[in-house]
Amino acid sequence: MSGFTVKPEPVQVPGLTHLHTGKVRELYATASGELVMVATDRVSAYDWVLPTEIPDKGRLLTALSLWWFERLADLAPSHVLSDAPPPGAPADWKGRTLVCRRLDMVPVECVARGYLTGSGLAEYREGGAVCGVALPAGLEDGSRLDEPVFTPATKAEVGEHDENVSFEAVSAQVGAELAGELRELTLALYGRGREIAEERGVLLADTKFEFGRDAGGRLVLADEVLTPDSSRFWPAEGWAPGRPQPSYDKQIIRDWLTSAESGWDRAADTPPPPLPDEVVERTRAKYVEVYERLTGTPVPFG
Ligand SMILES: CCOC(=O)Cn1cc(-c2ncnc(N)c2C#N)cn1
Repeated sequence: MSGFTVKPEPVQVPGLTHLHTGKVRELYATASGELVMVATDRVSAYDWVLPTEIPDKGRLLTALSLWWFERLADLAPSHVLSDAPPPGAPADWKGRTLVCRRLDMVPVECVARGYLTGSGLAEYREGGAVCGVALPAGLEDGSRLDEPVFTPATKAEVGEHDENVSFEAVSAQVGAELAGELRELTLALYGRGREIAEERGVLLADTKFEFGRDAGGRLVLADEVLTPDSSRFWPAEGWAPGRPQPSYDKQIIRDWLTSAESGWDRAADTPPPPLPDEVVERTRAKYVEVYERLTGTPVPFG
């Protein structure tokens, strides 16, 4: 089992209909049919949503996503209509709420990988390929790929892993033309993100985009983009293929959870314990650090 230690009770807001509780976000609908995506301060690790929140995580990742949407706009329009919480929303939704166009979502997790790690590495070790794309022999954990690879996945339920699928399977599911568009756009968006991140000393190992189609059938960038929840960001100075790379935002939590101090046994499939204040504070500082290093600006709130 994994997922939530305690399933959160969503905030009810007059005029909004609660649609979905994700691991770290809540989705609502307005009476006029727009979507309201609220990023919480929840954090997940090892497929568990932890019982301890990271203060300001929701606002930091929302601000970062908006920053990226602006820098990707020439490649793909986004679903964002406004960052102003709807009337009647709780005051603490400010800065972590996006009002979005409702799209006809494409049921594919569009992942691009520029480095080999995680499920991609596991698949490569099994058969020398990822999502049916053969890779050179001798690659290690953290190896940079000669060319970024489109490695789509099907969306899993909370607590489950997305399942990597081949381009052919995506083509069979959504049609060859759209599959080709998804691959081309995903790789272009990844290339842009990687280029901007590397200028700032941050490696974008991989990322996941979600797309929908608007009433005119145009592909629109949805969900969040290029945040530490949808991507793996590594500090360039710490990169060394052949071992797990230090994750910008999750490493502190992972290291504590797997330390004797936590008393948690990941293999026992029991919920992880609350995080110590020091781990929370250091993790918050990492989210601030990745925001400020990528955007070059101080966090947009006190
Ligand atoms: C609670 C977090 O989970 C999600 O937001 C996943 N999800 C997104 C949609 C969606 N549906 C129509 N239009 C959109 N613009 C979007 C977006 N983004 C549905 N689920």
